[in-house]
Amino acid sequence: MNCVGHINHGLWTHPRDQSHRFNQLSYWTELAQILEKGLFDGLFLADITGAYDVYANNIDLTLRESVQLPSHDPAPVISAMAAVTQHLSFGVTVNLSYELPYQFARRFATLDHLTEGRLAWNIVTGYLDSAQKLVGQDRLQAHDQRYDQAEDFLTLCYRFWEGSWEDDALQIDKQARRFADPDKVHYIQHQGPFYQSQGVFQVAPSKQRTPVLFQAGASPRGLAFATRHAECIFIGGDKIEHIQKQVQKIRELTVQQGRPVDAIKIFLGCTVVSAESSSLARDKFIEYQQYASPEAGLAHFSGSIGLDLSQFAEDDVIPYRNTNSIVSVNQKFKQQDITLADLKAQHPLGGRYPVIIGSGAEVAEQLIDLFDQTGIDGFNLTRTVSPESHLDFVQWVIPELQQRGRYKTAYQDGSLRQKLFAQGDHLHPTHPADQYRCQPSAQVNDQQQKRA
Ligand SMILES: Cc1cc2nc3c(=O)[nH]c(=O)nc-3n(C[C@H](O)[C@H](O)[C@H](O)COP(=O)(O)O)c2cc1C
Repeated sequence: MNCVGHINHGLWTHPRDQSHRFNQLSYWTELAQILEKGLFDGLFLADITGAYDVYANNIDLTLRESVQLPSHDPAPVISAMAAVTQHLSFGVTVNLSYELPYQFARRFATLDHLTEGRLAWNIVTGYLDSAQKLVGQDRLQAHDQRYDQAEDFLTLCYRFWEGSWEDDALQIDKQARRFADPDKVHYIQHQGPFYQSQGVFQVAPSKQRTPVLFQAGASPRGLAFATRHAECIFIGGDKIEHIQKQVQKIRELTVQQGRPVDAIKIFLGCTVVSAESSSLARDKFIEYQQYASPEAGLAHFSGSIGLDLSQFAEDDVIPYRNTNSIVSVNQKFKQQDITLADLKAQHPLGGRYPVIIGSGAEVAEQLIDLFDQTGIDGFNLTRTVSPESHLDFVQWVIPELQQRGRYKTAYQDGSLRQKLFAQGDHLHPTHPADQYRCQPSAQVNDQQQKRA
């Protein structure tokens, strides 16, 4: 995230942490270069609209510990990072609930041009009442309705990205004085339940047209949405059986949506603390713990589930409440008895992702084991002390993965989609966007409309 404290809260106080420099381009360009040196596929930038004001019903702790506040727009830092890298891709989160599809589609098409096809969009719909108030609305839309709106938003984006310009519409022929061929640029028409639009998209096709689509919905409605639209899904979880089940469910739903079983890459969130040896890694973890703030983690968690956790004593079992926030995270309070103390213990570094600690070889073995046992496609690593945790991963873990033949030794050429799926730059024909691709046969109608 373009902020100080993202997942692992409190670590900004560590003397070696640099995340307070998040408002400087050099912080991002240095980070991008570290990741490209480590042959990372991409840098994922989460984002929220709003502030975590649920814990204690205020933003005091959120501000003191910089729990995603302040946080800046993630999109503007992409161009700078793209300029100093060649292969690293960028996953950017945008909450569509507060965007106009046209403006958003234009901004992302522009970024896909500038990165030469190294862009992904993490599609989110929001979960904070504070965001609604900031944009001048009373309260958050009902959970499932947010996904209905997202369906309509995406359909319209597909029309813009896939349906307005034919592949060879841009001619850039100076001699013939013909920049674009008017017969190959089409008006789109959209009359949806939430959005209407008609006209020509202002951006000619970028390398990928539609950026690679990420999603993290985990509720029944969220999963239906994710398996219909996403090409990559983030999941969480620390128990092998739980992760296996989630992977299986995603694969089944993907097939039910008429897509190939492997149409979606699944990435598991995890945190890694590594060092030259096992004991040095453990020492580092203990050292990090002295700076971490599990309580700030709870302030974040309160916002995610829409429940003020400050009202409970250490031994209180957290009750399940049907809130309008993240349904899938809330479910765990229905399924098990979890006390506040349990929850704090699940935030050893101020965040709730499972932590893998060890030498490069030990971490590599654990990651390979998780990968092989669960059927996931990769990992989404959260940062701890920044950029030290990335540097450690590149120095200690990646060579061990490479030695075991489980990590690339060079980048492939091409767009992010090509790198991930090796099936070209554009969305696969089984993706629902396919129906919105422009047909050259539409030309006649189109010409009539343009003249009207
Ligand atoms: C791994 C992961 C990453 C997420 N990243 C973001 C994010 O960056 N911004 C955001 O507003 N929501 C984020 N969310 C929450 C989603 O926007 C959404 O509210 C949640 O996935 C809804 O899930 P549900 O279908 O279970 O209700 C994330 C969720 C998960 C599980």
